[in-house]
Amino acid sequence: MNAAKCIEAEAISKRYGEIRALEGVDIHAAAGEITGLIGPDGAGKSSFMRIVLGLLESDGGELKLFGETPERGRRGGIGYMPEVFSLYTDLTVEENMRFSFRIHGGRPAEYTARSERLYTFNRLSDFKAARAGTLSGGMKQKLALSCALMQEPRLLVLDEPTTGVDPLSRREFWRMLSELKREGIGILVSTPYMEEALQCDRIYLMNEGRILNAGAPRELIDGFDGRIIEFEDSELAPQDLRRELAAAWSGRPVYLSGRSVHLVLPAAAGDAAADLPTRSSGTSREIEPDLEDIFLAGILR
Ligand SMILES: Nc1ncnc2c1ncn2[C@@H]1O[C@H](COP(=O)(O)OP(=O)(O)OP(=O)(O)O)[C@@H](O)[C@H]1O
Repeated sequence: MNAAKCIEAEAISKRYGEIRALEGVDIHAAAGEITGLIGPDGAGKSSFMRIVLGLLESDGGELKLFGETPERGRRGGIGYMPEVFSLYTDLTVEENMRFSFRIHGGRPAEYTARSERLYTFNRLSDFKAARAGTLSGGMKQKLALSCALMQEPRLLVLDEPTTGVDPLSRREFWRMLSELKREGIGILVSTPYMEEALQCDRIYLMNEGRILNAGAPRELIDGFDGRIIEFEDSELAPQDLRRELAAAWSGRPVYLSGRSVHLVLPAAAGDAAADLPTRSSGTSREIEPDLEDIFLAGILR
């Protein structure tokens, strides 16, 4: 069965003066799935989200939400967590929840049931009286997510919700997202973290306003058309090793990966690829690509 579509965006473009923020971007997101926009700063992720939200007009392309062309500027059924902290820091957790409920036109009689359900979900009930500004980064994000859920949206749009949040809280946040998707909510989320990208059902790898690649993370890894050789050197700094390899392999993608350097060879490079000459202080070995390789090889090719 085809999952219901939340977003069908075709050939979306957006310019800010000379800057092309989005160029011919096709992005689809379905109910009950996590769709990830993955890319560095400036890739165009926020611009796309703002177009979906009706906060920004595209210059071209076609957008459908829940199967229909939305009216200009008006969007119902979408919960949004912007990249910048969006809560009222001087208000308590409870006051923030109540405020979100009210501005989305919630009926007062329904508040208690809805907020109690969300407190069970976010485990913040012991902090109802705490000012939002005093919460930890991870708790603030859980509260912001809960506020976005107050209106019972069919689609959640989350702009880098876990940037700067500690790893444990990030894991907890993603656990909440998978619960929401099981309830049938569509989720569009952007992240610079590759381990989060792996938890999405479908991802769009974006760079400089374009989609480099799209698909299920596993599909993209399995379909990678190339071989990755990892180099390390006990005497050379990784940046110098990268420079040396880039000079030796001009035209091939060469990039840093932690303390190592990766070189991408064509899939048909043959077994010789694994016995590349290295300096006496260095080693090389062929490795399986991960999402970061898919992304960087895509940018540099
Ligand atoms: N209001 C604006 N005026 C001019 N340029 C803008 C504006 N908003 C975004 N841009 C530019 O458009 C491009 C895409 O930006 P966008 O914010 O959509 O990317 P992003 O992937 O969300 O990155 P970030 O995580 O930094 O927000 C960038 O080059 C950015 O500098």
